[in-house]
Amino acid sequence: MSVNVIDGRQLAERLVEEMAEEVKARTGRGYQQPGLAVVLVGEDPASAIYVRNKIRTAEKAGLHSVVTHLNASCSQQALDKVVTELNERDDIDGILVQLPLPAHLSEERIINLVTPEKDVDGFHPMNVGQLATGQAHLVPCTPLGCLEILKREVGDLSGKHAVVVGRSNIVGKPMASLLLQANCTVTVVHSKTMDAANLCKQADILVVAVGVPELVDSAWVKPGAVVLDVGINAIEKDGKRKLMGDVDFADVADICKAITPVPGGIGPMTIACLIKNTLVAAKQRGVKQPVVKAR
Ligand SMILES: Nc1nc2c(c(=O)[nH]1)N[C@@H](CN(C=O)c1ccc(C(=O)N[C@@H](CCC(=O)O)C(=O)O)cc1)CN2
Repeated sequence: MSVNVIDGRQLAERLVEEMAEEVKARTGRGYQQPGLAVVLVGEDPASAIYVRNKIRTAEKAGLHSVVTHLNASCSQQALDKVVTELNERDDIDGILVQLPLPAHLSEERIINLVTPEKDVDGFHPMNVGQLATGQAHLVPCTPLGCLEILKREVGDLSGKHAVVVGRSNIVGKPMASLLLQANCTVTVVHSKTMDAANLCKQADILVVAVGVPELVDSAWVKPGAVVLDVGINAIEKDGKRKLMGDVDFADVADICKAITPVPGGIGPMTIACLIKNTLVAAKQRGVKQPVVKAR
């Protein structure tokens, strides 16, 4: 089978260009330039890369952005204060706090503190509930990126058997909700599932998000399936940082219809969908530019 390697970077670039046009048109109609605020706590090198890429992409799309970088030892109170102030700022439409947070800080508390209208990560319980009940506005960026890819690769998802490997709040659970809403038959496989490989082998669409390098090989994949690899596992090889997915790409690529690589697959789409969510939030808020009166 000739394999189709899905180019997430190219797709993300195209999406960002389309959004840049939309931002330009909206500001031309008198709306405020959309604003994104990113909060980074500590010095985790991977988080620093993701935040830098988010800001760079926001700028490409014509958004204005604010980064708040707090020390790894900052107090919960200090982090709460930053988020509360961003909630109140009229020029900010989207807020995200980069995860994971240092262990002494509560992720749950911060997720609950970001005002749902500006929650461009889609992690607030109100947005999670809206997704579960089919009323979603702001959907977690990684599953949203996966859905964009599937719409392009598969088209109508109705009746397809989708298997999601992993049940995290960031990817697995919202991915399952989105696929269900797209009329797929959805199976969620996790660490306690019996005979996971056999269930995966029945999937037309296989989304893997567990953080275990190369867990899934060709014995888990139905020939002709579409495989989305969400795992980004950094390993040290010969003193160099190497990224590996949750799927054994070399083994699976030969038998599937299409597959996302790591890097260059789902990661860039996650960032493009963050910009998409910021635009959704800005449209919902609908803040106009101040009118400057002539004297
Ligand atoms: N507040 C959030 N925190 C985290 C999220 C999230 O959606 N919101 N998801 C992940 C990390 N993440 C986004 O923040 C993310 C991970 C990876 C990429 C990406 O583009 N990866 C590149 C490789 C980059 C590298 O060199 O490491 C790729 O796959 O090509 C984007 C976003 C956890 N935290």
